[in-house]
Amino acid sequence: MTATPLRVDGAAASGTAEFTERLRAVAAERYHDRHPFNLRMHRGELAPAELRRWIANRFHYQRHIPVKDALILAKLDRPELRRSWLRRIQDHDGTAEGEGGIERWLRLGEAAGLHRHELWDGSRVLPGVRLAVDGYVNFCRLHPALDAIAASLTELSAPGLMRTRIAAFERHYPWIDPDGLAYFRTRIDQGGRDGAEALALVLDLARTPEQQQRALAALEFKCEVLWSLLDAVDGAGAAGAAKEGRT
Ligand SMILES: O=C(O)c1cc(C(=O)O)c2c(n1)C(=O)C(=O)c1cc(C(=O)O)[nH]c1-2
Repeated sequence: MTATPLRVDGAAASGTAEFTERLRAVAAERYHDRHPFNLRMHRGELAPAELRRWIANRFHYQRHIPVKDALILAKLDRPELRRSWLRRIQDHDGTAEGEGGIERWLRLGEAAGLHRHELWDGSRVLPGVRLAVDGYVNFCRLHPALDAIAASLTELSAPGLMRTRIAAFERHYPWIDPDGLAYFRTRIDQGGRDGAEALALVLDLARTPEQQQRALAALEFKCEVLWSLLDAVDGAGAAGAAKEGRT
């Protein structure tokens, strides 16, 4: 399949302010910060086994983010666009062994008592999480660049959630070494920058009402991916915790 070339010429699309409002509204109102599992996490109600389950399953999402970003990268036909998107892959993979977001997530796991091989081997990944992550990667593989970039706009809401999460972990889950929270601290700035860059690109690419509708639908789909992931983690419930042999 040939990627549709991107056209970024700086001219304003029609109804930009209203379109921006609508994107921000979807990213805010359908975001997973409202999911019952996240609400329980923030209130300090998760048992250690539930928090470990979330960390192990979210690792499955994290390790696929650079894969989906590589698929997006291949759709970008201009050096400046590829340069900026390549930085996302480097943020997650690092530029040397022992660096980057994936490494920081592994350290989060260790701070919570999970060995890194338990994250890499995928043995704790729930079927619904596997499907949600596959859905996101394949969406970015098969759809045009506009849709795939618009799907990343959930990051407009991510920095606020990172702040809430850091505060909740420090307050309610002191058994997790605070050094393990470095992933979330780093994502406040990275997520803010990535969200702003992706928004500028989407505004530039979505010129027609049809394209704007596609972008909004892509963002809604992504909200559903994040929501489904948490549904699966939440649904594993107390029975799952017993099976995992940890409470
Ligand atoms: O912990 C979270 O709640 C959360 C949410 C999101 C998001 O909104 O998609 C991302 C991340 N974290 C994240 O760490 C991350 O690297 C990331 C990349 C992307 C993306 O779609 O390109 N979303 C997110």
